[in-house]
This record gives sequence, C-alpha cells and structure tokens, in this order.
Amino acid sequence: MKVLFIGMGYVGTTTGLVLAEHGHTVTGVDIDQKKIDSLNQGNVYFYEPGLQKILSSHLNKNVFFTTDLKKAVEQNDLIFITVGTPSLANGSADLSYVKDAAKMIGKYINSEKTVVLKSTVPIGTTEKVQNWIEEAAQNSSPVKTVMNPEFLREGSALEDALHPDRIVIGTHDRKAANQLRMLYQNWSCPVIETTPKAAEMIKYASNSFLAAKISFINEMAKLCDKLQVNIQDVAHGMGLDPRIGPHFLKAGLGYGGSCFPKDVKELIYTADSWESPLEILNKVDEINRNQGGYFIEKIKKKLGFLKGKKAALFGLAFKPHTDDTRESVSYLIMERLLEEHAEINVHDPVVKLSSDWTDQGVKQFKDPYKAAESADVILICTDWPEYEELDWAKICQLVGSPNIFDGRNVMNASKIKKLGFYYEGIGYF
Ligand SMILES: NC(=O)C1=CN([C@@H]2O[C@H](COP(=O)(O)OP(=O)(O)OC[C@H]3O[C@@H](n4cnc5c(N)ncnc54)[C@H](O)[C@@H]3O)[C@@H](O)[C@H]2O)C=CC1
Ligand SMILES: O=C(O)[C@H]1O[C@H](OP(=O)(O)OP(=O)(O)OC[C@H]2O[C@@H](n3ccc(=O)[nH]c3=O)[C@H](O)[C@@H]2O)[C@H](O)[C@@H](O)[C@@H]1O
Repeated sequence: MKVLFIGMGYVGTTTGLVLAEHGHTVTGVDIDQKKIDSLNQGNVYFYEPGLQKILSSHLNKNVFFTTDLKKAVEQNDLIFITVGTPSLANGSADLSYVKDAAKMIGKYINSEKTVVLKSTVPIGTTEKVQNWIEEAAQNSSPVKTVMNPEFLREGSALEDALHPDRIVIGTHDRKAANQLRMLYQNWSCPVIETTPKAAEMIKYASNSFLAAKISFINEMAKLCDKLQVNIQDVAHGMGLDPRIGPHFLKAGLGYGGSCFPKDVKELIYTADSWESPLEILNKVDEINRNQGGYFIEKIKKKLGFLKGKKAALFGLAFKPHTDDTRESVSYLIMERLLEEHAEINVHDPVVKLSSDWTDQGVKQFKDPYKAAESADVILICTDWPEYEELDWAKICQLVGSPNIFDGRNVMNASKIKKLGFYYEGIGYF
C-alpha cells in the first residue's frame, strides 16, 4: 500500500521504515528541511540501533522523503500524522503541530483520504482532527480518521515496531479499520478495534501505568535504603508473580524521555478538567520529580559538601541506546551540582553536551577513564551497558576518592566494593 507520514521524528521515521520493510511504499514529509536532507542522503539523523541499515536498503526504492506536502497529500490516500505533542506549561498536550498537519491535509485534499493519528493525543483529539481537516477542506472530499497509538520504545524502536504486543485501531469507520488491517496484515500480534477515544485512552493509561510501576518501585527502594534491604531482590521476587510481571521494576533515578513525563501530566490535566482528579498519577509524577534530588542528598550525606568536589557523571541520555536527552534526569543532576559549585566531568557514548553546559564549565570526555581522573565521586545516571564493563580496578586507581553513586543500580555492588570503592545505588548497596 502507499502510505504518507507527516512528521519524520523518532516515531514517523521508525514506523515508516518498518512499513517499507514490509513492502509498502512510504513517503515521509517534515517541515524541517535539514531532517529531510539528511534522510535523503541516507542518514538517520538520530541514534537508533538498526534504522540506518533499513534506510539504506529502501531509500529511493520504496521510501521517499520530501518537504512538498501538497504533492505528497495528493499522491497518497492513507496518511499518518506523527508530529510531536509536547507539554504546554499547564501540563496539557500542545496540539498545534497536529492541528497544522490536519489543516494542511484539508487544504491539499484532492480525493477520499484516511488520516491516521499515531501521535499520542488527548482523549477526543481524533474527532477534532476530523473537524479541522473538514473545515480546511470545505467538504471538497470525504475524510475518515483513525487513532492508531504507537507503543515503541526509543533504543529498541525497530524491534518494537517490527514485533509489537498489540495493534490498536480506534475508528468509527469500517472501511478505514479494514484498510489498517490490510496494512498490518503481516503482523502476528493481537489487533484490537475500538473507538477513537478508547484508543487514545489506551495509550495514556498504558504509559501512566508503566510510569506508576517505576514510581512504586522507587518508593520501595527508598524504604529499602533505610531498612538495608536489596531492592533488586525485592523486584525479582515480586516480578516472578505473573500478575505483577518482571518489567518496569527497575529502581533508580526515575523515568525521563519525551513521553512518560508529558503523558502523565496530560492525563492529570484531562482528569482535572473533567473534575475527576487522578490522585495516584499526581503522586507518580511527584515521586519521579524528586528522585534526582534524593540522589544528590545521598551524595551530600556521604561527601559532606559538594563545593569544589569533582563529580564524574556517566550518562546523559534518558535511557541507554538513544541520543535523546529530553527530560533526562542527568541534566537536573548537573544543574544541582553546579548550584552546589561542584566541578563536573561528563561522559556519554553518543550524546554531545551543548555549549550551554560547556560554557558553564562542564567538561565532556570521549574517554570514560579520562572523565574519572581525580574525581571525588562517580555518578552513574544512564544504564549504558558499557559502564558495567569498564575496567573499574583501573578507575579505582585514577580517581581522587573511590566513591560511586549508581543511579541506575547497574553495577555488581559486592564486586565493586571488593575493588575498594564506596558504593551506593538506590535501594541497593
Ligand atoms: N518517541 C517515542 O518513543 C514515541 C513517541 N510517541 C508519540 O509520537 C509523537 C511523535 O513523537 P516523536 O517522533 O518522538 O517526535 P519528534 O519530535 O521526534 O518528531 C516530530 C516531527 O514532526 C515534525 N513536524 C512538526 N510539525 C510538522 C508539520 N506540520 N508537518 C510536518 N512535520 C512536522 C517535526 O519537525 C519533527 O521532526 C508524539 O505524540 C509522541 O508522544 C509515541 C510512542 C513512542
Ligand atoms: O509513548 C512513548 O513514547 C513510549 O514511552 C515509553 O518508551 P521510552 O520512553 O522510549 O522508554 P522506556 O524504556 O519506557 O523508559 C522510559 C524511562 O523509564 C526509565 N525506567 C524504565 C524501566 C524501569 O524499570 N525503570 C526505569 O527507571 C528509563 O530509564 C527511562 O528514563 C514506553 O515504554 C513505550 O511503550 C511508549 O511507546
């Protein structure tokens, strides 16, 4: 089938390429000329394992990129909207990008279209999109709308999009539902058909539930710190119960990224506006926001003060295997360290620190051993697997004081302590 994607970000690029891999012909449009130029040169402009190879094998065969939306809309009858829906100051989702995309579809519509929302949008937005398109189109051609939420994770986006747990099709239109079933016919996971509103809610409720699991285990981890109980053992023991499951029980610095924080806030906002407050999600959000501060307090308790101390911060990305730093707790930690007048050396395998930070004296090192040199404390903020594999005996010789605070509980605590380090994780020591 021929498919158009509007918005060539993480989701649009990944899902577009995965559809191409399944034999569909995909056109990707973005308003950002640089992104389109990069993709047209065969370069995925963000770091996501596996995508580069798929782009290389499909570019200009059954994958095309352009900024010419008019032509792209005219030539495609199945159109996905994959633009961003970031948080506004009041916590609600900024729908301006979705609205712009809808209006442009309406403006250029030349035949019957099916418009599929893959962006995460508040409950009721799919209906609004239908109206925005129809208003702009002045009823020149019929349009059908579908909500088809995306569940991929950054860092494993390709695998997730190739092998999703479920496909949710939210529409009132039989023909549109069948079109999507055809599109996804090679996928073997369950397909759920429901209303657009339920599909929208499935996405927010899923992300909120996962965020709640993380905040729950982080609360337990803080209690474990006091009780001297290993949270890893607790999570393992809990996770063996299939009603609980082992996933998303990793205690640490909490959730970051472009989705959990914003989606939790949006659902809280929607619930408040319906006068049906979600007390539990308010707490989930609050616990998460406090996790970085809790980590800093732990370090201060051990070191006494941070002024003039050298901190080696390992990991800037909000999670491993991505270069995405949106809502990454590492930045909040850097801010706190700067407020305390600590010196900061950072390392990340893929993220490059912006001049906003280097201008404030933060130094970035390509070599983690160099970053650790003469440090008073090492802070592990992202669970990149390579950190576990470093030569920690060597690092122990390089540092000024052998202190490790592991915000992701990635190290083997007993091994690292045997090397001579003072070690603290979160609910893990
Ligand atoms: N990043 C992720 O892992 C996931 C994201 N989502 C949701 O998918 C949506 C997109 O997320 P990302 O891909 O991360 O965002 P992103 O910010 O990486 O990409 C959005 C793209 O849309 C483009 N854009 C904005 N307005 C446009 C317009 N009018 N016409 C054409 N292009 C336009 C931007 O230039 C940008 O390249 C969000 O609603 C997000 O919540 C859902 C599941 C996973
Ligand atoms: O809507 C979205 O954008 C996506 O949001 C998340 O995906 P993502 O944010 O890419 O990454 P996750 O693996 O979920 O991690 C999110 C954050 O939670 C943290 N986390 C995750 C798991 C855990 O046990 N503990 C924990 O602290 C990670 O370090 C990271 O900061 C969801 O997992 C996806 O299903 C969803 O599609």
